[in-house]
Amino acid sequence: MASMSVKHAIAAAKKLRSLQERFNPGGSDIYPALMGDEAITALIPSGNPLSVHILMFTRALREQGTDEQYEKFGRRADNNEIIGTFAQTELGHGTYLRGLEARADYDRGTEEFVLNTPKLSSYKWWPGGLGQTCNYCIFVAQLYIDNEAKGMAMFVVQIRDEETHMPLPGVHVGEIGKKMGLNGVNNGFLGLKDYRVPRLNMLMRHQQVLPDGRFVKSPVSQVSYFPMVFVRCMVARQNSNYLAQAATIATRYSVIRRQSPIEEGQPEPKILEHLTQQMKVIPEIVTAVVYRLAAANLQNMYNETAEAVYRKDFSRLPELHALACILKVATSYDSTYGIERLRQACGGHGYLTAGNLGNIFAMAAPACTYEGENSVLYLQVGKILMKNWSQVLAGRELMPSMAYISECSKMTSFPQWTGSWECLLKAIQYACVGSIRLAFQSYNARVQSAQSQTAAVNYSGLELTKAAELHGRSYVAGNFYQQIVNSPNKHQRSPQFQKVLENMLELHLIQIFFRHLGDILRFIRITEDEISALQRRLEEVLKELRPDAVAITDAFDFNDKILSSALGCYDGNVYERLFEAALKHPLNRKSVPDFFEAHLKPFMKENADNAKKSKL
Ligand SMILES: CCCCCCCC/C=C/CCCCCCCCCCCCC/C=C/C(=O)SCCNC(=O)CCNC(=O)[C@H](O)C(C)(C)COP(=O)(O)OP(=O)(O)OC[C@H]1O[C@@H](n2cnc3c(N)ncnc32)[C@H](O)[C@@H]1OP(=O)(O)O
Ligand SMILES: Cc1cc2nc3c(=O)[nH]c(=O)nc-3n(C[C@H](O)[C@H](O)[C@H](O)COP(=O)(O)OP(=O)(O)OC[C@H]3O[C@@H](n4cnc5c(N)ncnc54)[C@H](O)[C@@H]3O)c2cc1C
Repeated sequence: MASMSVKHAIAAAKKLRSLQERFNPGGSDIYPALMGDEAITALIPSGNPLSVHILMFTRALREQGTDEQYEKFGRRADNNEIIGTFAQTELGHGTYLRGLEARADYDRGTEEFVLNTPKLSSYKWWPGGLGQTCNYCIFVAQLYIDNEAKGMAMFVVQIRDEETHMPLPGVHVGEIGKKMGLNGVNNGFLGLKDYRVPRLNMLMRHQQVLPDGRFVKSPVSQVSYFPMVFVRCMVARQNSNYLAQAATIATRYSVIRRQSPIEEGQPEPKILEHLTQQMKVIPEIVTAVVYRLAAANLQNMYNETAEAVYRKDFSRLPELHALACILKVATSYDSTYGIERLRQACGGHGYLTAGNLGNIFAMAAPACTYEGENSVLYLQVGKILMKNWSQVLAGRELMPSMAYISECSKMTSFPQWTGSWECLLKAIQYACVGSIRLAFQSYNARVQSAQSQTAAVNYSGLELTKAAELHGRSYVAGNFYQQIVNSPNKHQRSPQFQKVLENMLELHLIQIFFRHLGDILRFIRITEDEISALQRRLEEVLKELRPDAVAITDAFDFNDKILSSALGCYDGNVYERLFEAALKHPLNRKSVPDFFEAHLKPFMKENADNAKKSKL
């Protein structure tokens, strides 16, 4: 599987390189080159052993290294002459970066760093491609000068000989073992013992160690976290993609499969005619669209911030960090939940490997963990919301994506309930701000009672997480509303297309309203009739969107090879493809399986003999 994945990945790398040259001549930002080409990763069902090379290794060299270091290492990496990974996580630490144990001691006598993973728990563990594919890595370690800790730093480390691929002296490297998915990625482990690299192998765009050992601190230490921010942005796009794939499969299957008459005596309908099936499938189609649009917005913001950081303007980093966290969490949680819901909507056949929904789930699910475990990132955002609420109390302006918090904070009560889109969106935002205010009261009381900030964050963690989740909902729903209602290109859309988009907006807002009804009722009075009216509208908009479900998923434009699903094939010949896949199973090569003579027959015979004996 590993070699097949590498073969596919190299083919994809070549395609990617040509896309880069076409879309972005001379540049190296893969994002424009990937427009519509995320499918590259989908073509490698067991995961891409080179994706960390592309997404993190090359970018870290470009964004964290000096121009000279880019010339020495980055250009070769961009050209895939060397293949690297991003080795940060350790067997003993992943989240708490300040607890990483790998160390780099500066030797001013030789102007080298001595790299060590001092204990088993210090071994790098998880980096994609590290096990067998990569010959280089970005090695993240705690920097020590004269045994004084200076914080995290990144080092370009060659781990295998470029000709023989043999691990170099002082390097202990290998594969960490089977996972629940992505088994073509060869996530690996890496131990280093007194491994020396030249001073200029430390990436020094933002912080430097001078030949005599003097340390020049980074103006903004968090800029060393920037490689993770990029992948969080990509995760938002990629996981919306996985959800769109699963929604396409389940929608197509739901208009092929017939089951259970709705009216007595009537023929069995397509299962998508059942209202409960519509409620399982159609909201996931809309969620995929909603997150695709939000991820595109975030990517634009990433590109702008990356350019600013290149100019040493770090002002937009905090907002990008907050949004990258919130979208990476919301998209990975909702896509994982949605893909499983879509699998269940396909009955037993959804559980067949030939349906590919299990593999799509296994590809999407780890995004809840890598690039920052989701609950930890929610706490990050909760902390940022606390800081911003202090700004609100001080009457200061907030970052654009949090402007609604200031507006809602000035409302003494929620206006008369109308049930309009604006009302629904405002209700979600108002509930979010109410949650922030309550979280702040708890958090601040703890800080005032002399708890440390980290302890106050921990003990207020449930309220911080809730506030962060509602902030994510507010941002995503607000972005979708703007794109549908206020987009500058709205007049270019046909009325029919605009109506479909507005139906999708209606469904998204009502669905989020019902998902957070408890949070909303805590701060807004809504009558039972007003809630029942929304229930009717939910049923109505599902019915309205039903005729468009196939067209919307066809517009995702996944070909059969990418979906790789007997349930979601474009021609709809589901049963023929399921049967074709079944007949290919190795167990069907012989009429009598080998285990019959070896195990089953003796077992049955022994039971029969025992039965006879017991009768005598
Ligand atoms: C060649 C092949 C080609 C093939 C084809 C192409 C393939 C590629 C392309 C594919 C197609 C499309 C794309 C698809 C792919 C997309 C997804 C697939 C990716 C798969 C690969 C996954 C690889 C996974 C890699 C990893 O997991 S790397 C390791 C990740 N680890 C983490 O994220 C660690 C999490 N922990 C932390 O981030 C931190 O410890 C923390 C929890 C944030 C705590 O930080 P800390 O400094 O300790 O303390 P704080 O007080 O919380 O923060 C201090 C301060 O800093 C601010 N802060 C924190 N983080 C950031 C940040 N990132 N940016 C900016 N600011 C930050 C924080 O707010 C605080 O600020 P204040 O002081 O102001 O409060
Ligand atoms: C498929 C995959 C690919 C990966 N690729 C890479 C890679 O290429 N490079 C790389 O460096 N890493 C990679 N990783 C590692 C990944 O970044 C870590 O798994 C992730 O950062 C979480 O760290 P951990 O696994 O050590 O969990 P821990 O940090 O031990 O956290 C375990 C659990 O403890 C809880 N927890 C931890 N901290 C807190 C907190 N502050 N507050 C509340 N609860 C907390 C959370 O519930 C968390 O799930 C990959 C992981 C996976 C699954």
